Amino acid sequence: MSEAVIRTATTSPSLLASLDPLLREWLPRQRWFAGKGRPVTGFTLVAATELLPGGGKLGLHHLLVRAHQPPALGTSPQPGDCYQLLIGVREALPPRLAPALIGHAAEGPLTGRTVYDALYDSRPAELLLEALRTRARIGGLRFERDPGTEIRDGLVPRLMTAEQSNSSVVYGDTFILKLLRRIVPGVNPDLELPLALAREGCARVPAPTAWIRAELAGEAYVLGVLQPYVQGAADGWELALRELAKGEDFAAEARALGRATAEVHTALARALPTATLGHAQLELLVGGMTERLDAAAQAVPSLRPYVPALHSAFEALADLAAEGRTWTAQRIHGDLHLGQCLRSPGGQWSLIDFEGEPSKPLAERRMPQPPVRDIAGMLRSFDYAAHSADLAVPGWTETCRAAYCSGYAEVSGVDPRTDPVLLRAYETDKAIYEVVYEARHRPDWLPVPMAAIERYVTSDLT
Ligand SMILES: Nc1ncnc2c1ncn2[C@@H]1O[C@H](COP(=O)(O)OP(=O)(O)O)[C@@H](O)[C@H]1O
Ligand SMILES: O=P(O)(O)O[C@H]1O[C@H](CO)[C@@H](O[C@H]2O[C@H](CO)[C@@H](O)[C@H](O)[C@H]2O)[C@H](O)[C@H]1O
Repeated sequence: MSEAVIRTATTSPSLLASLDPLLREWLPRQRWFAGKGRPVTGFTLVAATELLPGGGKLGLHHLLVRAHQPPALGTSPQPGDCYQLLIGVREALPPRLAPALIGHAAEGPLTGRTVYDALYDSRPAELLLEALRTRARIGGLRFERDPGTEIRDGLVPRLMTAEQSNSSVVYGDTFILKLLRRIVPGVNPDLELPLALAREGCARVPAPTAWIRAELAGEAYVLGVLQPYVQGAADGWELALRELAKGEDFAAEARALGRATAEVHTALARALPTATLGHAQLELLVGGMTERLDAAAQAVPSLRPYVPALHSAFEALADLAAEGRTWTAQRIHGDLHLGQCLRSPGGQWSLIDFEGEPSKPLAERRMPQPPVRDIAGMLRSFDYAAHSADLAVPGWTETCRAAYCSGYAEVSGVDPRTDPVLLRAYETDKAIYEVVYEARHRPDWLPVPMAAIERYVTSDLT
């Protein structure tokens, strides 16, 4: 592909006149749409860049659009989330692109044209890789690459169809490009942390090869990250379910995962600032947990009967802080679960997706936090797997917990079980997050975190 193709003009803002009615229908149906349950009432264009000339049959527009929505019940009006879209325009879609259809424009400059999600299409996807390879600058978009890496020509793209918070394209089983969908200004941990880990020589995380940034109205955005694709990998979730289906335990893998988590934590603590959390910081931390619980109970009525008992897990932590206990905080993964762990055919584990919990503000996701928070995420995940399997294997979750914590202690020297109050508070906080996540995205899964909530309010710390 010639470089001339990717020189651009700025997309006309009037494009939105064509897209607005189509996006109102299409956007809320996307898995990665964060504002589920509230209608979209309109859009504003934050940035628009034409990646291919629109005069012919094929037009390609890179858009950042802000979706306006009424505020959630009991919350104050917010500016609306900003989404990254790659919009293709054709006269008609070939059958292979049917799943990509956004709609047929009936007004504005695209009247009569077919509009689609261009990530499904090979030429636009190739163009993104080519732009990264050549370190292109297109309008406000900056395609950057680690100078020590190479991207070869001719890698064939395919869009991943897995349910994701973002969208990823795999190139020839060599690279994977994650395009972030909900965009916020600032340093994105999904690029920041893997880069820091690569600098530390940590082999547990694929090192970023290239990335897409934007400078818009004085704000910096990370829009996408390209990294090596771990060929033939299975994720921890698939593997755990496979073992459960055979009635087998998962102890050896859980232990290896504990070791991998500790390696990543140790490298992050070396690479980036750490902090000591004393009484004042713990008050804020416990305050955050308590607020999230109250907000979750507002959003999900079935949580309400458990609220008073759940508060006590957080109060127990506040009591320890009041007695003068302190904790070390550092940068962590922030949303660790079995689906974020990939095992190569050779048995090596990698951790991916350092974005943190997408619904939390970036500043909060980038704060040093107790590493137990990631551990709690993984422990919740073993519980999820055991509850999702068709076959109940007695003691499966407990064996995984023990093996994972032992593996973690072998590498880091710290066994998370020696701080049960902190661990319980974080497991509770995570289960509350999951209740909201499932109610919003996968209501059929709501019983899984609800069962954990029920257990936490009736069981002692173990
Ligand atoms: N480096 C990689 N090698 C192989 N597969 C990967 C890699 N990175 C991500 N994946 C696959 O892509 C999926 C989505 O990636 P992830 O970073 O979790 O995106 P999201 O933030 O959209 O959930 C993962 O579950 C995994 O199957
Ligand atoms: O899309 P992400 O991977 O960033 O994470 C979100 O989606 C996850 C589900 O896909 C969700 O994880 C929950 O379900 C998993 C099983 O599907 C389970 O392993 C996790 O323990 C459980 O939290 C995650 O919370 C959410 O942020």
